[in-house]
Amino acid sequence: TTIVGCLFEGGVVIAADTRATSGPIVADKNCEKLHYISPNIWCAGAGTAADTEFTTALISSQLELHSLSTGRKPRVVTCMTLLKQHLFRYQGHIGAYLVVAGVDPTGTHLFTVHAHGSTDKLPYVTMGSGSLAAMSVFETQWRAKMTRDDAVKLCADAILAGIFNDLGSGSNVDVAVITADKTTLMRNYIKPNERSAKLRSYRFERGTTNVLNEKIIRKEDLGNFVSVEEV
Ligand SMILES: CCOc1ccc(-c2cc(C(=O)Nc3ccc(S(=O)(=O)NC(C)=O)cc3)c3ccccc3n2)cc1
Repeated sequence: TTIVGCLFEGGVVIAADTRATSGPIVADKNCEKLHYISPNIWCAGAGTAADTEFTTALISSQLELHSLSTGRKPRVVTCMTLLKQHLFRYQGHIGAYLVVAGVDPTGTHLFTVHAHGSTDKLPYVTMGSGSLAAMSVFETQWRAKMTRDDAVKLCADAILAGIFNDLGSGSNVDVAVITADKTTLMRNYIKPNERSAKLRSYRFERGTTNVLNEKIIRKEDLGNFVSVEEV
């Protein structure tokens, strides 16, 4: 997995690859790693898919209740704090590595939350097995006062670095852009690994393989076998 986040003038961008693995096997070629928390807060998740999904859904629910209780819009720092306290309580056994991003009345914020409960607040972040490839892009191309389009391009390039240099990452690039007035989710923003049409039709006509022998066993001939449930 490769997930990133980057602040820009007026908002924040998060992005992710879409490969889900089970050991060396690609289990899903187009999974979703950007999770809704609230209208103004989204979260990118790396680690165990069920843990990132359920942890973000749980904190999204808790944050909505908190917002209803306070009568105020949810804050990114509150989301981060709820996540870190939950993950710390489970001492790293919940495999969720999260990039938390959003805009609230106090401004635009970007955090990382690790499975053990440690957090960082930074202008750009990467996590997952492709985090080093992605960070190489940020360390060479990030600059202050970027525009929305600059930040989207930089995040997409960082995810592409993970897709093409980390075997744990692959397939497509998902992007979410969060500003004060709206969140734009761009699912499959870039699809760099689409399969081209097959050069030939590999459909084999019936009879291509000779049937060497055939044995037909009729149901009535099975009478002398007693099924297990009757024993
Ligand atoms: C006592 C434990 O101490 C720890 C300290 C630090 C980290 C840690 C982990 C990460 C990280 O993102 N690891 C990570 C790798 C693969 C996937 S994955 O989803 O691609 N694959 C699997 C199998 O989970 C997820 C997360 C990380 C990333 C960026 C910068 C710093 C980082 N630090 C982990 C444990």
